[in-house]
Amino acid sequence: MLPTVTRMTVVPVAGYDSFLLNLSGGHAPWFIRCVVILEDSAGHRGVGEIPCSDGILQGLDQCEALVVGSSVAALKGTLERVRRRLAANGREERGRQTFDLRVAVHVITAIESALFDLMGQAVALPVADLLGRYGRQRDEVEALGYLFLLGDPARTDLPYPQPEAPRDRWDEVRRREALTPEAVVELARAAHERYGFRDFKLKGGVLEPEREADCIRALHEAFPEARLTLDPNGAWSLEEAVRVLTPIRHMLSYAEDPCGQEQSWSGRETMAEFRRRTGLPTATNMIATDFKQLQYALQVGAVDIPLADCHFWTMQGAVTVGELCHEWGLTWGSHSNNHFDISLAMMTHVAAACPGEITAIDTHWIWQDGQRITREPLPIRDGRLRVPEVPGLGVELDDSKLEQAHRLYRSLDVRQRDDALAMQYLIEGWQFDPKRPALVR
Ligand SMILES: O=C([O-])C(=O)C[C@H](O)[C@@H](O)C(=O)[O-]
Ligand SMILES: [Mg+2]
Repeated sequence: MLPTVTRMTVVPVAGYDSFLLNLSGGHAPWFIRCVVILEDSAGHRGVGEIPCSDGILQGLDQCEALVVGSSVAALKGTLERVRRRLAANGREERGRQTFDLRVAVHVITAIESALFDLMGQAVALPVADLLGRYGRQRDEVEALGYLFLLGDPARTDLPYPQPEAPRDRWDEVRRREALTPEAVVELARAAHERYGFRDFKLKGGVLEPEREADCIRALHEAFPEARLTLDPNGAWSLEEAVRVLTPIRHMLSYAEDPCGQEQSWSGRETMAEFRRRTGLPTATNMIATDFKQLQYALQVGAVDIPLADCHFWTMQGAVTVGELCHEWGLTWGSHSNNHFDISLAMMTHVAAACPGEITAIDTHWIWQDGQRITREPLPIRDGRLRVPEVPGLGVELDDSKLEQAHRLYRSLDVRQRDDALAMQYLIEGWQFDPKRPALVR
């Protein structure tokens, strides 16, 4: 008989972050996450990590009684009860920020990850081998170098991390201002030296669109072989997106959310039009974030690459998207937010279970690297993550690091990601506008 879940613990945690700029504003010096730990009657611990908010903490609380006492073998039934319980809270919206504001999908994923971790340990198989119709499809997962324009921390009195005893160039450049093509190339070179990335993504929606295109030109010159993409999170109008990206079309492997909702046009419609007019493949983590939206996105021809981040698609949902992509001639990819090393393992297992050609996955880990909560985070070498061969997720919690991250969370009084806060130091009275790049005011 397989074990039963004996205990569920929810640990909100925080870590430090650089002054990363995006359409939502500038990252605060910290980011918050939520770790779910399930213990079972065999003495195993299973873990999951998701974004943190008051809503998510309440959602997890509502589900505890459905999880504790359940059989690990019955994980699908447990997740279905969790889904129904959360659905009773009512309809949720992703919102127009760069990050997803829904609660239920995240809560389900945290519990799902911890249950799959326990299941893997019970049957002595890695999670990747248990996911989807086919199980493990690869032993290594390609990751891209996720670059950001950076604000100057010295213009704030906020506790942004300083490059103390830098190990290499990456430790230096990731903590200071980067607003020019030269600075972006420096970031790419330093990240390449440490992690060996072959592909890069630049987060846009910050400067005038033409200036961001110049950053891509500089990256292309420095890394002519790299697959490049630029992601303004739908900030640009359709006309702007076509005008700015057409001349650099040959440098991009795809365009990520180049435009979005605009006047009476939906984001799926403008993206479809963009794709027809430029011939560029499109990727999204904004306009196809559930199966219904994906269906309509495909009907109008808006998307080639759904970025199915397991944190808001669920792990099984993200793999289902990967299977559909394989059958329907699309390409699967994954979005990310700031995260610790449990999420890095979750995303790696999910990507490993998606069949066919997939594109390099996003990860923010390079901005967090050095702040682990597991004993041995999966390393990124030669641009790749090795998929664990050991049972479960293949990560072991480091209790003292977890406690440290929890103490930081408790000291902050931050209940939800807020990128407007740090922007006040750059532009007084700054407010989020989904159609205006963050520094264009
Ligand atoms: O691909 C994306 O849209 C993201 O990674 C969304 C994130 O919220 C990103 O904008 C960030 O971390 O600021
Ligand atoms: Mg994106």
